[in-house]
Amino acid sequence: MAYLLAIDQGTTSSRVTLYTERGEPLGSAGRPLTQHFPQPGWVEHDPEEIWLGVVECLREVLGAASLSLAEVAGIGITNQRETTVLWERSTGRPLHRAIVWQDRRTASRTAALREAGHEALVRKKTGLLLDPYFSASKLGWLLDELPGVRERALRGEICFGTVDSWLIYRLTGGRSLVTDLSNASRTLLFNIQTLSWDDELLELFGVPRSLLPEVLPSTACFGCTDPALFGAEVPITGVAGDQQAALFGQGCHQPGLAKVTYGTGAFVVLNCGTCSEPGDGVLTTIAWQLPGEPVCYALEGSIFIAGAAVQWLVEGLGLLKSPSEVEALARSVPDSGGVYFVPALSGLGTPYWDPQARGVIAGLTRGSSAGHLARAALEAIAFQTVDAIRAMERSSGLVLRELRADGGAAANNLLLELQADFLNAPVLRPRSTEGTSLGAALLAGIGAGVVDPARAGADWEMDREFRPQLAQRERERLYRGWGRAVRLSLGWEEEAG
Ligand SMILES: Nc1ncnc2c1ncn2[C@@H]1O[C@H](COP(=O)(O)OP(=O)(O)O)[C@@H](O)[C@H]1O
Ligand SMILES: O=P(O)(O)OC[C@H](O)CO
Repeated sequence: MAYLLAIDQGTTSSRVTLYTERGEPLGSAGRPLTQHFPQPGWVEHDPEEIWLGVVECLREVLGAASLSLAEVAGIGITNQRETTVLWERSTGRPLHRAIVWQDRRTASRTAALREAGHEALVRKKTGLLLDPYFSASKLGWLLDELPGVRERALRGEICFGTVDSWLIYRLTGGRSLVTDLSNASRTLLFNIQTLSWDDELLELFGVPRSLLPEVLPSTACFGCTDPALFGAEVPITGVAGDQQAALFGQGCHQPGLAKVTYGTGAFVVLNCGTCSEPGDGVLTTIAWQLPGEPVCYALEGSIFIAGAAVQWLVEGLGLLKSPSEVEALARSVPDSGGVYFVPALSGLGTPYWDPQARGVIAGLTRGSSAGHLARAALEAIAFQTVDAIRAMERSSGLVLRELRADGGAAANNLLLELQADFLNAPVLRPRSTEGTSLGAALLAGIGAGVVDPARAGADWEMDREFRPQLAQRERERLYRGWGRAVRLSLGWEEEAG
């Protein structure tokens, strides 16, 4: 039997899981990650905490299985995407906290580029939009705001990477500055047609080429672990951004298949095969590239706040002790009683792309209760997912026949019932809702030569199917109300300012 290790570095936690080459999980360990909010709209992580959490998880998982790293055939890495890390090449020391994908501090930078008429070029080359979500404007901010860093970058003393690159740099003892195609495709600096960093985009965002990692296909050798750290040189043989890894792990290997992952945000990704046409209001992104195959592209709907809306009920309002309690509270009422919660706490993504949008709770009456708000939070996750899917369907001409759902909040049956109702299509929950981690393990297995690419994903098994129950008129009435509430949230920050 061959062993594979998957590192899943997410927004709220880091997890490491040990798998067999058949994708069976043998054990896992996790560590939460501190969220720093230094100013309204800013979100940061400590790169050292990310690193230490991953190392602790690796040690814990191997220890529990009484395995040494040398017995592992390959390591897979999957990560929160776009989050931007800058570090010193010689020491590996971070120069600042990581600027997280949710961070809106660079909204004025991307707005200025849009007003200057650069959006069409950016869309054509990257498949993305001018939004602070992506790495480029965050990197520009760091280069401008940290004293002396731009000059040092020009001298080749500084490295930029998304979290995959950061972890690989540390795991390999500073020998590999690399990333994969899927993570590179989220930076706004990478041309998804030519598959290379793009000089015109680098100039637009003021980014020197000397900072950038080398970009490799999904199952390349990304480097080997530093024996001084772990006592063994084990290859890192699979890397993908977490949403692309989830698409792979969920067995969506054919064009037309789609998944949603409900974590901090929710991300709907539709396999588009070799079609790389830019979408309208949705993103075109690189899913993966397997050995001897062309690049596989995907359409994506990105929802910034999904499970985080529930987290806000816990931490912001103290309404619940933990997210797992939200289902019981939401089920304590038969419907949301006309209450809508638009959780635009970090602006809105697909299809609105409005960094100035802010959260709104609408439709309150004297009869409104905590149960109604809890239910409205779950409905909001489902409504946002419908918004994203309708935009993807308009863009691609495809109609989604079913949706596979995973991620932390997919444990919530009510959420998946609401999703099937609002989407008017079946929602399938797999036996393993850890599609992200499984996807990374399978990619690593392919790279290590212990998983047959044609078999990867063939073992996908369903746990439960949620079928739509809601009458068409009711669905349309509720969706109209959602549209009205969203309109209240749009541009809020601008008008308030
Ligand atoms: N039963 C639940 N119902 C709704 N949301 C939940 C539930 N359990 C966890 N969540 C939410 O899911 C998110 C964690 O999921 P996870 O997949 O670990 O996220 P990430 O990968 O973004 O760190 C949190 O935002 C949490 O609030
Ligand atoms: O860490 P997650 O699962 O919330 O995913 C974050 C996304 O990769 C951001 O694009």
